[in-house]
Amino acid sequence: MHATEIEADLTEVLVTEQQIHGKLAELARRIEEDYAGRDLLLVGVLKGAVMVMADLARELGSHIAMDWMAVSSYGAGTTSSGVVRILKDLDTDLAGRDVLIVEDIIDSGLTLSWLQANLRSRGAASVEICALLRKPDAAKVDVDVKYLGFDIPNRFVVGYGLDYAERYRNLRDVAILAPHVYS
Ligand SMILES: O=P(O)(O)OC[C@H]1O[C@H](OP(=O)(O)OP(=O)(O)O)[C@H](O)[C@@H]1O
Ligand code: HPA
Ligand SMILES: [Mg+2]
Repeated sequence: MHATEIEADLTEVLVTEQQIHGKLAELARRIEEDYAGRDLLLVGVLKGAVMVMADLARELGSHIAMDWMAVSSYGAGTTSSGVVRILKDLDTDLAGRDVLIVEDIIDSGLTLSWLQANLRSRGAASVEICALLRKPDAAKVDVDVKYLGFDIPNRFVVGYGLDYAERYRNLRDVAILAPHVYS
């Protein structure tokens, strides 16, 4: 079984697929209410946010548009370099738009604080953040997250979009990666 091959590299499941889907349904109800009658643009941050975006968007019963940005600050390691690079920019003009950035995780906060400021500078009407996970003990900068899934301990996690060296994104749960895999 492929699942077993991945599971051998994990120490502990932190958030199950079921918990994730339950939480995204809750957040979707709040988002529908908060943005009722508005023209919401979801901006997914490649590649980590692909699973959150796909599941959150399908929970929403209202019209939305989706666009994608690719930024990277981690490379192949387990700590942020602090330097955010745009690898792929949006196709959408943000002037006057209500934007919700969709992310998998707030770790140091460097990616999202940079991204929120960058998108605000493009003349959006609003730029809010939805993130599935946050590590409060890893924060280097404060990020004002409007829709948050779960606070988790300061451990390197994988799954549900989150990778280590591009692997484990396809794991359905969020789990702690066993240190023997990367040390
Ligand atoms: O709060 P921070 O410390 O900035 O970390 C969070 C960011 O790091 C990861 O992306 P990464 O740059 O690894 O790219 P990826 O999404 O393609 O995996 C993650 O998906 C977030 O975007
Ligand atoms: O804990 C993490 N795991 C995978 N990617 C990440 N990017 C920031 N933090 C993490
Ligand atoms: Mg990553």
